[in-house]
Order: sequence, then structure tokens, then C-alpha cells
Amino acid sequence: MNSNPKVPVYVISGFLGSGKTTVLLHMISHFRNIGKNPGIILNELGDENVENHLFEGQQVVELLNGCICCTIQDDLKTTLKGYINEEVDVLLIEGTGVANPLEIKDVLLDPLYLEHFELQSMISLVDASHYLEYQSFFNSSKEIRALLKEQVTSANILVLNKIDLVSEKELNKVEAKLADELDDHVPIYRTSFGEVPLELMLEKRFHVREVSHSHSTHELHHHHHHHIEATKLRVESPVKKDVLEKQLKKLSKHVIRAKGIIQLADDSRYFEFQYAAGQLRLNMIEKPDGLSPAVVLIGDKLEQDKVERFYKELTEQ
Ligand SMILES: Nc1nc2c(ncn2[C@@H]2O[C@H](COP(=O)(O)OP(=O)(O)OP(=O)(O)O)[C@@H](O)[C@H]2O)c(=O)[nH]1
Repeated sequence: MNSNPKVPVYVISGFLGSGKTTVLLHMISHFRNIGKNPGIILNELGDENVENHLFEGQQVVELLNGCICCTIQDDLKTTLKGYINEEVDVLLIEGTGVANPLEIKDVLLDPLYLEHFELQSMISLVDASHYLEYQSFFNSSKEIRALLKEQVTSANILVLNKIDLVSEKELNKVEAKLADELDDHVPIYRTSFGEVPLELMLEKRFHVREVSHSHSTHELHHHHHHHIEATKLRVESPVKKDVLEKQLKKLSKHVIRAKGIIQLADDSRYFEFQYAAGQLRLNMIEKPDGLSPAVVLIGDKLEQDKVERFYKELTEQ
């Protein structure tokens, strides 16, 4: 008999493009391999999750059009309620890259949900190749710097990801900065593609006694991602890969992250693409069912005219 009927929950957080989905996919396949049924809650900034196909056959609830932590916090509550009577063995929650994980934790620690769910660990991802750069890039934005910090300080385990993209020297610098911000007992694991051994990743590191009622950050937090916006562009016609790459690079000062589904010109097949840390990756996929090709740009102060120019250059080939 199960002496603990509560559903264990893991929250995966981290800034845009840090590797959250990569880790989530590792976790899903681990649980399925050991015969467990994971429930998944995804939160995306756009109104459609263009990464849908990655989760085929999974029990996924998507919270779109906002970020779990504020605009659709109520949706998270409703979704959790829905999971109370579901046959899931574990619940995995991925916030948007601009989610304040403390607010997600807040919901999980509401007495209503504490009865049914047991937070195991707040897993935070940091992109080693961009962490220091973001500190200076967002120098003028107090909110974003605070968010970056909270994504780190809320961690029960910190996954320092994308180490393949940085030198040992830079890595040491990033780690020293993170160690300053973290409690001594929070481990930092250096990884590429989030490959922390699962037994370490899944260790129960959060204990309810840590709960405090000092949640006065709520008001402050509300504007944390004031400048970061997601723009979704429907791109019905085929596009050229080199044009896409060139146009994304042109916007590199403003676009932190882009992703989407496109049909390639001269090829006609469909591809999912990911653009992070200045790198474009394409993966061929089946023609997406019920999902139109689209490009989602996520950026800071992404002005309308720049987006329009991008769209024009991309589609008028
Ligand atoms: N070089 C390198 N690329 C990585 C690593 N981890 C993830 N990526 C790539 O970085 C891109 C973003 O990874 P995701 O896992 O989607 O990141 P995310 O945090 O979920 O992104 P958002 O949902 O936009 O916040 C993808 O193309 C990944 O394949 C890594 O360790 N090294």
C-alpha cells in the first residue's frame, strides 16, 4: 500500500533558452522507462506551444498566453485541481523562461494543494554561456536582474548547463558568481544538454519546513518581465534556412530566443527550429497536425518595426 498518496512534483525553471525542455524530456523518458506515468504542465509565453510535437503521447496540460507565476496563476491552480484525481505518478512543471519560480512554489504550498502534492525539488537551469553576459545586458533592467537572481536563489539544485559552449576559465567565473548567490547546501552540477544523473536530479531536496510566509514579493514580481515579450508570426509560406538565420542574427540584440515550425523552401519538409545563444538548430518533423507553421520571437524591447522588417525579409523571398 502506498503510505504517501501525494503526487511528487518537480519544478523546472531557468531563463529563456537555458535548457528546461531538454531536461524535462530526459525526465519524462526516465519515468516512462520505469513504468511511471508523468503528468506535465507546460507554460509558454505565446498563444500556442510550438514545441507540442516533442510531447506526443504524453499527458500534458499547457498554460498559454502568459506565465504561470502571474497572469495565469489561476490556471495553474485549476490545472493542479484537475490533477488531483488523475492517475499520475509524478508531476513535472516547466515554467516559462521569465517565470519566477517562487510564485509557482507559492501555489504548490497553498494548503489546498499541499494535501495532494509534494514538492520534491526546484530544479534551476543556468545557461553557462550567457549568464554573465545577461547580467550586463540587463544592467538597466532591475526587474530582469531580480528575476535572474530569483531563478537561481530559489533552486534546490542548480544545473549549470551548456558548458560545452564555454571555456573552463569562464565556467569558473560563472560558478563563483552563482555560489555567491546560493545557499551552501545547494549543489551545482555542470552539464551539457542537462545530463545530470537522474538519481541526483530527482532527489527530494525540498522540505516543507522551508516554507515561510514572507511572500511579499508578489507585487514586485508582477512586473519582472515587463520588457520581455513573445511575438508569434504565422509563416505559411516556405522559408530559406540561410535567410532565417541571417534575419535572426540581425535581431540578436533584441531576440534572446526564438523557436517555431517552418517549412523549408526547396525542400518542402517541415522542421522544428530552436534559436538560442546565437545558434540555430533544425530538426525535421512530420507535418504538424492542426498547427500552422509559425515563428515565435522572444526578446527584450522588441519593437514592432523590427519585427515587421524581420517578417517581410523572411517571407518575401
Ligand atoms: N550547445 C548546447 N545546446 C544546448 C544545451 N542544452 C540545450 N541546448 C539547446 O538549446 C536550445 C534551447 O534548449 P531548451 O531545452 O528548449 O531551452 P528552454 O529553457 O526550454 O527554452 P525556453 O522554453 O525558450 O525558455 C535547444 O536548441 C537545445 O537543444 C547544451 O548544454 N549545449
